[in-house]
Amino acid sequence: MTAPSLLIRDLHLAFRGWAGQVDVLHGISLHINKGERVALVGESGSGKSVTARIVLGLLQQTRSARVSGLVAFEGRDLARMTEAERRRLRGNRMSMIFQDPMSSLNPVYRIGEQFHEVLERAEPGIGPVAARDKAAAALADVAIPDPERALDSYAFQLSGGMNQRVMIAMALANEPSLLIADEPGTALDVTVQAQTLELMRDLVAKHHTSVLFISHNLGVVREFADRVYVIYKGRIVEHGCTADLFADPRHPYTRALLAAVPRITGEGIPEIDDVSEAYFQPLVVHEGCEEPEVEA
Ligand SMILES: Nc1ncnc2c1ncn2[C@@H]1O[C@H](COP(=O)(O)OP(=O)(O)OP(=O)(O)O)[C@@H](O)[C@H]1O
Repeated sequence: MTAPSLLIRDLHLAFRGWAGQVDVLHGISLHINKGERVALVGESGSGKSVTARIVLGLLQQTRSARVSGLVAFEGRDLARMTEAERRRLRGNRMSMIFQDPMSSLNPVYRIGEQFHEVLERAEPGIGPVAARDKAAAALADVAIPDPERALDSYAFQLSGGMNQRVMIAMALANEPSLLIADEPGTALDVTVQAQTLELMRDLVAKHHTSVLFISHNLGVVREFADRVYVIYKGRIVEHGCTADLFADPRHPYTRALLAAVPRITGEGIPEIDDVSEAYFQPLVVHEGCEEPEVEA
């Protein structure tokens, strides 16, 4: 059997500061098979972004963070890799899309120059002509009408939706096997966000890219993901195939999230009351969605 693209088992994270230790992740387990789109959904502060940063190998370098548990990418334990190996994985075999393209696109370089840098990670020494051709093709793939013009532009000269497409094109340019998408398009208006997500879904399906999709928006998750993990205060509380989980949500927290859907705005999930007892309810795993065995 081939190893899952991503396997997380019993992941703990604590931050140490002058005021003591704060436990953020309390033993989360999840997996993504090759070509699967898996969502991690939960409210703000539940531990989604820190999980993404651990998968990218970024928090392991932070002095105040203590990370334990297994994170394996295509069967390889990240903790056993050197920092140089993890860096090679990032932006090459794994890549990330952020909610706000302006925070990851560099304002002082043209899109073409940034593309060249991205492509060099997979193909060191790639020349400017070859890089430009590849970049133009990648932009055409995300339906940017005039790729040559976009390559000569700065991010501020393009619309929010265009920048999001540029970021998707960059994230997929090196054909990563795992894409981490953190609330993509949240900064855009709803119609543009929907178009962007549809485009991303078509592209990852075409390339069999595995996706860890991080979101607080259940409506979007329902459209995008094959399987869903619901995270609440650093614990996975429910896990199932998307259709099963939406048809039969069993954990009180998932129910509360679903009940809140009509009130969800671009601002995220409103405060949910009366779920404190939810914290003590056991994990719900829908049929056929058990975590795989971990080989020693
Ligand atoms: N460097 C850090 N030092 C201390 N605490 C941190 C640090 N980074 C994150 N945290 C805490 O970890 C918890 C989880 O944060 P995280 O950013 O993963 O939440 P999230 O679910 O992604 O929320 P959002 O949807 O708002 O991005 C939060 O309580 C946050 O305050």
